[in-house]
Amino acid sequence: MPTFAVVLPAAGRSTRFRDPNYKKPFANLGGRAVWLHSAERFLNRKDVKQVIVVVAEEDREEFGRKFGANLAIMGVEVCPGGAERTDSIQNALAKVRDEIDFVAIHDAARPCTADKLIDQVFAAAEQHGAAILAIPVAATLKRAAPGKPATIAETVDRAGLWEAQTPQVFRRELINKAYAARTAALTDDAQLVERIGASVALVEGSALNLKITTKDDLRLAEQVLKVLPKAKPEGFSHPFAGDDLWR
Ligand SMILES: Nc1ccn([C@@H]2O[C@H](COP(=O)(O)OP(=O)(O)OP(=O)(O)O)[C@@H](O)[C@H]2O)c(=O)n1
Ligand SMILES: C[C@](O)(CO)[C@H](O)COP(=O)(O)O
Repeated sequence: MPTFAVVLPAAGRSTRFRDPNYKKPFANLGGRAVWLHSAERFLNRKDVKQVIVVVAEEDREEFGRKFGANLAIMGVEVCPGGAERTDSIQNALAKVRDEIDFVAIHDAARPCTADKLIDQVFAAAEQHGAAILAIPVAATLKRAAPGKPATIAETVDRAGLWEAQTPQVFRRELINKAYAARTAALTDDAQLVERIGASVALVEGSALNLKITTKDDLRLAEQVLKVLPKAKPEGFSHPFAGDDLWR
């Protein structure tokens, strides 16, 4: 069976979340931290052999205090984040064990990823070497012209456009090669692999696999979790269940 390491970047500044008390990976979602929900989508899988959560240096002490004991039980490793998302991922890639076949990079702020989507993007990466979840753009896209108010500069043809999601899954050697060639901070990992000329498969995801960016997204995620089957095996109850959150 091919083996996977999962990298959960949770070291962003949560600027758009606009909460003075919590960064979004640590916000309360159904009684548990957002990042925990995201981790649990992978922790019980037989093909996942390593899970690394990336936490900003400024959060490391609180994170260790809050979750340290349970991280050991879960076997989840922690590594320091960086200024940009790609810096955070690069730090985690250095910890991925050499015997691991594939690396799945999944926003810790995406807590509602269905098992079947993970199965599909993992299988696609095994076949193709690289694969990401994404959804075809369904809205009409407008490019804004600056001004007060902003006005429409143009309508962007949405034909063939997809909105990237995560997990983004790569053969370990491929993502390492892509990061070794990195010259800029980019908003997703597939771009780095594209830039070295490798093909990345698109696997249709779901609008329910939303990324928590704003408070409204947290409210949406609460509703999605009501209909999202629990991660394999069914009914897995986590040692954190009912844990209080960041105070
Ligand atoms: N330097 C960074 C930036 C982002 N992330 C993580 O990457 C995921 C997606 O990033 P995003 O949604 O942009 O999070 P933030 O950068 O925190 O959001 P904002 O732009 O609103 O500050 C998040 O889980 C975030 O914690 C990270 O680990 N390290
Ligand atoms: C990786 C990602 O979730 C794919 O859509 C997105 O690029 C993250 O971007 P962000 O600006 O770091 O939220």
